[in-house]
Amino acid sequence: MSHLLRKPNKKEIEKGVIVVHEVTSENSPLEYVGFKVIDLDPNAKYSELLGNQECCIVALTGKINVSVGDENFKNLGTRESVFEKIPTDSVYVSNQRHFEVEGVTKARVALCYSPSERQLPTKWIKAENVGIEHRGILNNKRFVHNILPDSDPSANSLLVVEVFTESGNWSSYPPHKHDRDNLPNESLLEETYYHEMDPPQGFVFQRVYTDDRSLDETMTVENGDVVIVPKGYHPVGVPDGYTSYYLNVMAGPKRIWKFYNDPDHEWILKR
Ligand SMILES: O=C(O)C[C@@H](O)[C@H](O)C(=O)CO
Repeated sequence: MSHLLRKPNKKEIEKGVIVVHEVTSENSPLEYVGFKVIDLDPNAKYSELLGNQECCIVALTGKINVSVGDENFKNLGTRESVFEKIPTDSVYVSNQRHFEVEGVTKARVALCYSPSERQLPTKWIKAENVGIEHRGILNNKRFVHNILPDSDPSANSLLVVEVFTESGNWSSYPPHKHDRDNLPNESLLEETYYHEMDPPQGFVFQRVYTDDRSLDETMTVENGDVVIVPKGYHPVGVPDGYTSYYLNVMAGPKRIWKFYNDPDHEWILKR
């Protein structure tokens, strides 16, 4: 199995708190992006004191309460399934702050991390304020919920988006990369993908590859898997009959999403 593919690995760290994924600089090739998925039973609590990292807490499914210091955000979350295809609530938490997430219902929560030295205000990113963007033509159509895009100055280095790709379409396509600190042509952003499939027995193909093919991994990605993109192009293909969801976390030395398309495939944009 590719070293870039992570299957769910559930660990109950305390009653009702299950860590499903944990991607860190210690267990991955990533230096900027960290990522966790946790499942919470009703009334179960997960808490953390951040060091020099910021965190975006995404209520993937179910309802949660979030407290950050003496700020409390109640009943966050808008959906029982990501495939309701409606935006959800998130909370941005800056470095050196303590946060707690409590399950109101059974809930799945994504914790998205990146470096942060300059403490910023805690922010409830309300579902109704999440920008929706339709991209692509023909069989390259997908739509995006911009949870924490680079146009939002609320974070120091973190970028968070979620992407829906329907049956028979491709996304993160034409293949693009952002692995060089070379603005204005390209920015350097590491990336993680947290994937879900509808129906759940589905799969997508994701390729991660570099121009010189020193990295060239093509993965069969299933429901609940994580793909790590330290560098390179990273297209996703969705088989007929299935809908793909993924949550992207990106971070790097500069908080700008400037990607570079693979010249071999850029022609598809000109159809
Ligand atoms: O536009 C898409 O198809 C989604 C991708 O841009 C995805 O968010 C990504 O690869 C970001 O670099």
